[in-house]
Amino acid sequence: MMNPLHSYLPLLLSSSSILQQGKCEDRLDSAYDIWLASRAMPGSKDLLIPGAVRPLTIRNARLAYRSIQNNTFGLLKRLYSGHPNRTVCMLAAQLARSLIPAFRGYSQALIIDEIQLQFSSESFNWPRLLRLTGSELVRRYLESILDSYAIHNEGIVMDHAKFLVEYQQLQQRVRLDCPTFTDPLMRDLLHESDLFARSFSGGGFGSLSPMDFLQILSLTIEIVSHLFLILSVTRSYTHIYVLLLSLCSTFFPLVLPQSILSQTHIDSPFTPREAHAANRRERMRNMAFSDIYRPEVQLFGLQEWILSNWASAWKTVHESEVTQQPWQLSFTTGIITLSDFFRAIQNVPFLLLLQSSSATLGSLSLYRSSIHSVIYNSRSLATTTRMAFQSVFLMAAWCASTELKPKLQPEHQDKVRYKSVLGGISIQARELSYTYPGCREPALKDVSFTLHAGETLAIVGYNGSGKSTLAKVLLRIDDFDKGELMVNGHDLRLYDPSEYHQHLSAVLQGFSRFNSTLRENVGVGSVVNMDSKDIIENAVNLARADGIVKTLPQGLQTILESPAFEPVSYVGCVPAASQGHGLSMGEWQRIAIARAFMRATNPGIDLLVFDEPTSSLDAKAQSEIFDTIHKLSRYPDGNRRRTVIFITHQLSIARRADRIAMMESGTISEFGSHDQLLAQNGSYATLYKQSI
Ligand SMILES: Nc1ncnc2c1ncn2[C@@H]1O[C@H](COP(=O)(O)OP(=O)(O)OP(=O)(O)O)[C@@H](O)[C@H]1O
Repeated sequence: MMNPLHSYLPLLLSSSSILQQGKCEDRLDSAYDIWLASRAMPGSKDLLIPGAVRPLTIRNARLAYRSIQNNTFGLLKRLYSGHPNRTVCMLAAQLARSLIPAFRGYSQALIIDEIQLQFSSESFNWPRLLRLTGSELVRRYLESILDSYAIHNEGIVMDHAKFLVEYQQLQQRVRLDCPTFTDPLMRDLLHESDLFARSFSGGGFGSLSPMDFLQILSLTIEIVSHLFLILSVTRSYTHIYVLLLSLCSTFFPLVLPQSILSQTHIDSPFTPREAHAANRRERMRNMAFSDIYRPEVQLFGLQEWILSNWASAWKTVHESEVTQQPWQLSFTTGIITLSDFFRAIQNVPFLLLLQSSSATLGSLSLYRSSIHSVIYNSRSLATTTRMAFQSVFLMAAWCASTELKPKLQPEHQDKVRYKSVLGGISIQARELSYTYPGCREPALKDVSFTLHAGETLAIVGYNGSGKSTLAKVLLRIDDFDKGELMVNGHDLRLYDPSEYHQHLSAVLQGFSRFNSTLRENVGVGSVVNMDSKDIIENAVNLARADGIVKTLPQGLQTILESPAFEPVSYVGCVPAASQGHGLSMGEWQRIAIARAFMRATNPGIDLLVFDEPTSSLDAKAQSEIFDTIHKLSRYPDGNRRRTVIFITHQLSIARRADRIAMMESGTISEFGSHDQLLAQNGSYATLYKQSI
């Protein structure tokens, strides 16, 4: 079985080797290939940090061209397909508007010439003057109608495109699984894809969007139309040469080597070291601002530590500016001075024209305003082109991210339908091993055990021995690297995770505390029953959380305050957290248990997993919860109905289970019933004796 996502990783090597061997970038076809290749740092094995500006090199220009060919047009088509007619109108209006300034200049020149002529001849033709002024006013009125229609139409088209982008971004976030997010390369891809989405929606920096391409086109048309006007009043080629010189000076700084220009980009980290420092700077800022950290910041006197760390990280990020060589500074300053000089000599043709006896006031004013428009628009064109160049690669990241397949998803042809077996789920693990990405030591090592349908397994052991990791692997939240895991007689990897999850309920160790009502916090356990007050109340009662509901001001409808939620303050809007009601850790635990029970009462649930569900509860409450778990695992006649796995440090509770797995250093060192393990007199027996 070949997962396309796994196949992306060697692509880094294959892409760079293609480029190193001097082979053509044209061979890179997929959005992912192009995106990855654009991140290669010249002369280094490192990749550019996510979000870094791509240098304007020939290789990157070819990659951008490839990306436009393969992805950008498809993306534009998708985004604007909601309003095809309005999109055509938007394009037409944009192009028409780009011709308007030239017309305006021409029309005004006609009026000036007419006034000059009438003044010099001293015969005033009022009807003609009024006609010219009237047509100018009508033209302006039509212009404003076209403008307001274009803005209104563009708003509708862009709102739809923004909705699609934001929706797809959310869709992608909820669709992808945990292992995909832990893959560093995938994280970078998603980060750049988010940058595109944010800037497209107008919530981020700048305005990278497919509209930049349209902007480039309309700026070009505007420049060409002004050049046409300039040529019509220009008398010699000298004027044109001087004008071309001025234009070159506008574009010159853009094609300078990145190494010179990047020295001035002090706020966009470029090297991995700067990126690391920028990260640290953000973490320190977060510690200073976050309400969650405030008590410990005060208690442990972290104020100075935060400030000095932030300051040193800030200096590292800005180091490149300090380390700038004097020759680089003088070179950059020289370029700017030269640029200004070239821009200044754009006045030479104007002076030449002024001296020419045939020049009219209208042509002079037309010439001057057109020259200004050409220079101004050329600068805008240069900036927009640079932005569009970068956005091509962010769009490639976006396109690649929409094609990402969750890592745990099996190939369609390999998929096996999940079938329930009598009594619950049967599990057979053979030599399972798993190492977290970026870690040297495996969290699971050769884990083997068999659990029959309907049995209860308690996983016990020391901190860090791999209990929670094993639970996440069994729940198909995390993957494993080696070994075999059979569930109901089939390889777990062949089940569609979403189908498999429909048969499980769990309380994870780091369960979620949603910044939402208590009702929703419980109801998410079974969304289809979210509207049923009876089912929610039943789950709350089973988890003995009814006492909490009674103390809350709005009962089930009380919004709970979640420490993970950082409210965004909008103007005129009360921050959401201030509406929340805080709960103790034990109370939150009961809510999480109620959520799991809400799901567990569904008939299709075959496996219940609880990772230290009662660690914050008192002894009586713990016993009551485990009584309920036991009840849920049986039919009313006492026959086994569901398999239960729970992780606990309370060995008095663990002894209730049919089987106990003692975990040490990532592996199951002892497996059997409580009595069998006591008789073995091994690690479990020692731990048990210590606990009583
Ligand atoms: N997301 C992660 N990334 C990297 N390493 C991790 C991650 N989660 C856990 N580990 C490491 O894996 C090992 C097993 O962790 P695990 O959480 O499974 O232990 P545990 O037995 O449940 O511990 P505890 O009893 O403290 O809850 C530990 O060494 C831990 O540091």
